[in-house]
Amino acid sequence: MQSAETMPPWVVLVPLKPLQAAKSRLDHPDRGALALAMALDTTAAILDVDAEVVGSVIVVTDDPSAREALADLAKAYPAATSTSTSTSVAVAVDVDVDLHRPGRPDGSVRRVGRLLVAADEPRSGLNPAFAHAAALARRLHPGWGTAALSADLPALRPQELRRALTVAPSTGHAVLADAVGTGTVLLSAAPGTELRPRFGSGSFRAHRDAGATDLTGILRDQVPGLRRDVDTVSDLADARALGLGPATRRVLKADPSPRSAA
Ligand SMILES: Nc1nc2c(ncn2[C@@H]2O[C@H](COP(=O)(O)OP(=O)(O)OP(=O)(O)O)[C@@H](O)[C@H]2O)c(=O)[nH]1
Ligand SMILES: C=C(OP(=O)(O)O)C(=O)O
Repeated sequence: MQSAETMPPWVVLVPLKPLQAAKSRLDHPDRGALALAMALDTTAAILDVDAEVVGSVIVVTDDPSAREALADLAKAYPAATSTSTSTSVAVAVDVDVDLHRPGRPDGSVRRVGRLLVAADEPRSGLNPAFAHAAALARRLHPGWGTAALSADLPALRPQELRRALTVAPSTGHAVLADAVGTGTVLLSAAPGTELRPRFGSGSFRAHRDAGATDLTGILRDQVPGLRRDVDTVSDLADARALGLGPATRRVLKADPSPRSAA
């Protein structure tokens, strides 16, 4: 393991489905609003990690309202201004950058400070979306590692992600299991390593079997918000017990339905 001082920063990758299709297992009248709120809280917690550790965040989504809300959120976070070459991510303004290259369907990428919102390419599901984001990350920051996260971590605390990225190995892959122990909440690929995402049912085992170092034992109880992904109303109640981020809290407060007891 390298110390945070000697490791280059990470690019954190966050995928988000179009909101009308997202969180189909969440039996709640405000499903779409919750999917967006959880994504905003997840992204805010990631951006709250210092730029020496999280140099850049790429959210992959085609959802227009999510793209807008994420860009607005990122305006509250100044770009890194470090003069060190490893963290020279200083793009202080909201710009649309054309990263399209012939033969590379990157689509439009909007950058606001440390956040990039990328189009969902090639529109064939979660793992291809992650692979697309990882390819973009490698082109923009060739010497940095990549870390894949989900957008449904509304109780994530920045210090938990910082801790996880600090113990992630400086070579190869690492995986962290979700609270249940079967899914993946974090997959890291060290600088120069392809991400090779295997998200989906039983992904923790798939990632481990593919050679990823298991961080679950090392981190165990230190990162409860990072491990608490929310798919169901019961998961939401567990996340609420840990402490939800402000956007998710706002949606639940606004909902008069008795099912919002979560
Ligand atoms: N960009 C993108 N993100 C995806 C895609 N499929 C899933 N995701 C995101 O990946 C993360 C985990 O996804 P899932 O648990 O499969 O989907 P979900 O919408 O969260 O929940 P379910 O509909 O209940 O499966 C969430 O952040 C999703 O929004 C996809 O095809 N493209
Ligand atoms: C896609 C995954 O998560 P979930 O279906 O639990 O959201 C996963 O853990 O690989």
